[in-house]
Amino acid sequence: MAAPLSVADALARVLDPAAPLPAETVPLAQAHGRVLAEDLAARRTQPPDDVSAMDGYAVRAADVAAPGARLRVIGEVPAGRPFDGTVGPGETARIFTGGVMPAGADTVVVQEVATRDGDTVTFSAAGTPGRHVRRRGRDFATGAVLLRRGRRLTMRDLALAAAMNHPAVPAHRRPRVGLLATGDELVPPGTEPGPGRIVYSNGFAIGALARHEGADTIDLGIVPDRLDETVAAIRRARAEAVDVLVTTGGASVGDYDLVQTALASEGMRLAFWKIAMRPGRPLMSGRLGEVHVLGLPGNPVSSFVTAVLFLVPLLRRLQGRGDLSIPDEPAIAGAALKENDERADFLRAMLSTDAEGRLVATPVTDQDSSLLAPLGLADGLLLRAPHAAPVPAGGPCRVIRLPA
Ligand SMILES: Nc1nc2c(c(=O)[nH]1)N[C@H]1C(S)=C(S)[C@@H](COP(=O)(O)OP(=O)(O)OC[C@H]3O[C@@H](n4cnc5c(N)ncnc54)[C@H](O)[C@@H]3O)O[C@H]1N2
Ligand code: MOO
Repeated sequence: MAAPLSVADALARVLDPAAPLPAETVPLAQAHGRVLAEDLAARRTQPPDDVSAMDGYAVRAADVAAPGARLRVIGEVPAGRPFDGTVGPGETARIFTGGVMPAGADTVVVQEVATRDGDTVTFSAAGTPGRHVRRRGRDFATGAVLLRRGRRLTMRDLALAAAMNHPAVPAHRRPRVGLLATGDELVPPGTEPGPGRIVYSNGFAIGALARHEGADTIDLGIVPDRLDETVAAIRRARAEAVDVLVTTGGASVGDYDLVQTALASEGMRLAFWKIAMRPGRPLMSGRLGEVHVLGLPGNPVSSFVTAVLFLVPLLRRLQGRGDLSIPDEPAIAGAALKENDERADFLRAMLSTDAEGRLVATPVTDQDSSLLAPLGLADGLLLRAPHAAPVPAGGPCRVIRLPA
């Protein structure tokens, strides 16, 4: 039998056919979290002139070289209303924060050291040349590319884009993710499950993860383990024009695991089924026309972990991001780790900081892939490569932080 597919090879097969979705123009107020489809250059210089950083007096530095200088006030410069006169020797203009420095003046003296008497002002302290003046272009100059394509816009980026004079930005369309749960046993939360039935849970975490990653989600509901109903739900997904169809459950080898059969009957080209990881071995992926299909295992932990490792990079690629995977980082094992077998293991772990400030990852005690209570305690995944050697408590390991 061929060796099972590695996580890296499987991820490459998910990502290879995925290209960024087309760009659209998004008003800034809606652009938080959207990914830029083009570089953004400043359309103006900021500040557009030399301006005062303080409320005070615009002076010529030479006039205030020593304490006690007394100058004649020839005008006033509030922000947004430049003064068209020139400050000559022995003269000053009253100026406010953001006011444009008048011609002739090169320094601002703060009003706290000024005593005003009609048209004259006396300064109890000397001024330093250039003090309290923000130079033209100190923030940025016209043409400067400050935000690059592929960047997911932060709230701070929105303020920057606005200051650059962009009312809207070109961003890749948000992926539409259809979520389909399968299983006769599933009932929605809040209902009384009958005998042998359980409450549908995993879609809530996966949907939130997809939206956190910038996607719109479409709930395709829960279908029983029947081929006709599964096929009907797949058709609904296509009618909804989803970019990604995420199924949960029915991915394994049981008599009622019909998802792959249903997808194949609708024309899915299978990329892979089953990979060398734990949890999540029965992961399946393929393409149904333009739709990227991820068939996640039903166990709630398996579905969430595979969504973090495969759905997140797919959604990032579809939005044009360059940083596809949640990065892993070094940590200290909070407990001894035994030698690993041939499957990459993603242990649910609690993260903490030790006395030396190092990140510590302690695996939860019960790693069974059905358990949501330990998953709730875990805020990281401790990565174990295939055949990794044992690590004593306190030894090095690598972790990825789970999104909140
Ligand atoms: N003979 C074998 N049996 C199994 C294998 C195998 O290789 N050979 N793989 C096991 C592994 S590993 C996993 S993971 C599961 C995955 O199976 P399925 O994807 O077919 O999932 P189901 O059987 O439908 O469900 C598994 C488990 O999860 C519960 N479930 C399903 N959907 C949800 C949901 N939306 N919310 C909450 N819980 C859900 C379901 O009730 C089952 O208990 O297969 C193993 N078996
Ligand atoms: O791969 Mo399954 O997810 O180990 O339980």
